[in-house]
This record gives sequence, C-alpha cells and structure tokens, in this order.
Amino acid sequence: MIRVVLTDIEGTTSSISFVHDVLFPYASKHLPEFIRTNHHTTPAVAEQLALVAEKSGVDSKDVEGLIDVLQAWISEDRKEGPLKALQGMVWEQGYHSGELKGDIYPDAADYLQRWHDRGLRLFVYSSGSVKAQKLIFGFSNEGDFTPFFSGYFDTGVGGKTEAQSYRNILAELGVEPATVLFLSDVEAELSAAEEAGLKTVWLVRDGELPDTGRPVARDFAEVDALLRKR
Ligand SMILES: CSCCC(=O)C(=O)COP(=O)(O)O
Ligand SMILES: [Mg+2]
Repeated sequence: MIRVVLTDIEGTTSSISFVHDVLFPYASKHLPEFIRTNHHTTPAVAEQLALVAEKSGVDSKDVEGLIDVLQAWISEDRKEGPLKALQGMVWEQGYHSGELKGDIYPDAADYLQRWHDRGLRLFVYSSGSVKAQKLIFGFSNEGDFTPFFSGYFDTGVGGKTEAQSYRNILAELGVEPATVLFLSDVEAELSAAEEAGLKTVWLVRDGELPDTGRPVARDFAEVDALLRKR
C-alpha cells in the first residue's frame, strides 16, 4: 500500500526545457554579479564558494576563477552541491521579482493536490537545492504548491543514482520501503530506488514508451491509474 509519493522535478513534475532553457540561462546571466556582490558580505555564499574552490582546485581568493568554474559546471549540467546551492540563491531573486515562474505540468499540479487531499504524504527529491525546490513549487504557474509537500530532499542525502540515498530518505521518513512510490524520468534513478526497496514509476513524457517491464506513465493521470491498481 503506497502512503508516500517521492517525486523528482526535472522531466517529472516540470519540463526539461524549463530547467535548461529558462532556469540555467537565468543563473548563468546573474551568477557573476551575484557572487561579486555577495562573496565578502554573505557567509552562506562564501561557504559555498569555499566548496567550489576545494572541488575545483581554484584558489578560494580568485573570485573570477571560481565564477568561470561555476559557469562551466552550469553548461555541463553538473549536479555539484555548491553550484546547486548558489543557483537556488540566484533564482530566489528571479522568483521574487516575478521574472521567473515555476513551471509545473498541469497534470502534475492536479494530481499532487488530489493525492495530498487523499491523505498521501508528498516529498520531493531533486538535484536542485531544497531552496530551489521550494521556489519552483512556491512560485509556480499553477499557484503555491508548498502546502501539499511534507518535505524536500536534495543531494545532501546522496546522489540520485545511489541506492544509499533512498535508504537515507527512508530512515528520515521512518517508513517501510514498499510504502513509498518514487517518480522519475531517469531510469538509473529508478533502479537505485528499487534497489532500496521503493516502488517506482518511470515518467516518459515524450517519444516511444519503452518496453522494459518497468511501470511507465506518460503523465500523472497514468501514475494515478497505476497507484489505484496496487
Ligand atoms: C529545483 S528546480 C532545478 C532543478 C535542477 O537544478 C536540476 O539540476 C534538476 O535536477 P532533477 O534532479 O530534478 O532532475
Ligand atoms: Mg529528472
């Protein structure tokens, strides 16, 4: 019996193009000025830059060098914790100014609300920072969805393709693995979740449906149909 839904964001509740064509370019454009302005005055920014320096080998005092590393990580879509934390801080400005609106598929918005109202507990697990997750759902084109979520996980619990990350989430939630349904568009993430005992549905929003024997859905209405069969 499924009691918890744990959902990915990019490619699952929200389009890949929103993340790659809107959020990443926004971060790329505004990150340099944000860092130049805040690296001395904002401890949370300095803390993340120290991690960028440690990971890249660039001198922590070389602010322009660190900006170059971050820009390269954005274009390579690297899921580095400090980049994700800094992106979240930059996106916050865009959401608050109204320049950004979180993109949620209408079917995802509809069923997240229905599942919440039906008593399922909803959680997010994304490579985007917890701050970024709260922003995309809080300032979305479909309204404020944060009241429907019971919690958020980012790569602080581990990478999304590692089974241990899902075990860490289960330990935090204090629930049995088979009561949790994980939704993602990335097969390697589904395999890791299954290794930890979670149930999964693969969201395939475009193209041919793969014939892998794995539960697959085009959208959240199809996920709901699978949920009701379990
Ligand atoms: C929280 S919205 C931004 C998502 C993001 O930065 C990203 O890298 C996408 O990761 P996901 O794990 O949701 O595929
Ligand atoms: Mg995804």
